[in-house]
Amino acid sequence: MESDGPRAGKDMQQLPMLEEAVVGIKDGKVTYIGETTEGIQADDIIDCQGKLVTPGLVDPHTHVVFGGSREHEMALKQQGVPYLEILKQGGGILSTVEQTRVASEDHLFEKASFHLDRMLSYGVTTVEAKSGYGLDVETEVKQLKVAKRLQESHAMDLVSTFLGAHAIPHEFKEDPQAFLDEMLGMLDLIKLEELAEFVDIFTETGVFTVEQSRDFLSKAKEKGFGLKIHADEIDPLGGTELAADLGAISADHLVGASDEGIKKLAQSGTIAVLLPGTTFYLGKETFARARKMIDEGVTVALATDFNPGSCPTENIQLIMTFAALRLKMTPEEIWNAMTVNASYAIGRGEQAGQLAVGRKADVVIWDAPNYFYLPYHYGVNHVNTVIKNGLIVSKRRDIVDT
Ligand SMILES: O=C(O)CC1=NCN=C1
Ligand SMILES: [Zn+2]
Repeated sequence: MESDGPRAGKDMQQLPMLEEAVVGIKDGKVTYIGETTEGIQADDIIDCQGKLVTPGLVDPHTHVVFGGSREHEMALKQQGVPYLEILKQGGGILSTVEQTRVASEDHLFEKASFHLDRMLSYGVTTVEAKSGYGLDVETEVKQLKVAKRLQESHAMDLVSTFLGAHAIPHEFKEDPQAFLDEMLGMLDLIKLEELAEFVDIFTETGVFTVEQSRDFLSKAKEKGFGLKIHADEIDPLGGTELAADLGAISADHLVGASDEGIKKLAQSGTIAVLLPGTTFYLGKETFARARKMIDEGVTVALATDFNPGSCPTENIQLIMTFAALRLKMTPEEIWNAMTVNASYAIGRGEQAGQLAVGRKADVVIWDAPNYFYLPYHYGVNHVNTVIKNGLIVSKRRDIVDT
């Protein structure tokens, strides 16, 4: 799977592959891809007969660093209490904020490390990690430092995003702009200490308006950050158009994206990161219009949106099934959306998302006969072996001999 850039629109149907292939790995890099072992010397050989071998998956939208959990909200969801109503009542994101503020940096590190281990075991080798559960300088920095420590110590490759503008904390309820100014005041520190490459904002009813978002992201752009937006997730405010207007690297969710917004994404090259697991978990019937986006020439990526409230799952393989059945994406489009397009959505197009000579050996061997199989056989983990930087980091856990 090799590409000289993100795959947009109809190009997403391209999926170069080899049958009966051989992949050579040395010193963390892919050194050979061919159809014969003639003349090949190797210390270790893994027999992949009947198996599928792909690049490591890229999850370009997660909130993986957080304290606590929100299973107690499940009952409210079952009673039909909307997500934004739970937030308005001081729950939702603000509940996780309370739990994250009181958690130590080390506890957040251990907890996120556990989630990253699980993501690796599902075949993910690069992950975007957002802050946004601090909503005060101290805790936002704490979250970002955890992500930085994980990037330095965990097998997983992380890309960090500052999402200080995730919700309005209780203490600023009367003055959202003062809160946004406080978050903007962090950007110089974040840049200086290299705590994040991207800045994101939750543009949503009851959170931040399009105009507040435009101002916030424009200032972040002036300081050299890449931009992302949680756009049109629940109410169609027009965050999609804003993302395109600002030249954001990605616009995420897009359930309510308008025809105009979709056209603008195709023109600006802003990548549409779709999160069908969240739409499923929020109990919505209407999913993002992936088919229209692809037909209009938009570059589409997929992600879990792993977070404790609206999508508490690390299982990116399940997202493949949602993408097939509810977004109506083809297997070829899904695989591009989870590898090459996902890598470009977080600025790692040159480092991740492809299986090609000279690239980092992030490779997954799947217990699957072909690439159609993963979206089809759902809810289980098909990973046989995950190779990260040329080293085996996860193997299928066989039944333990009793
Ligand atoms: O609810 C959460 O914790 C994560 C989220 N942010 C925006 N939508 C969902
Ligand atoms: Zn999110």
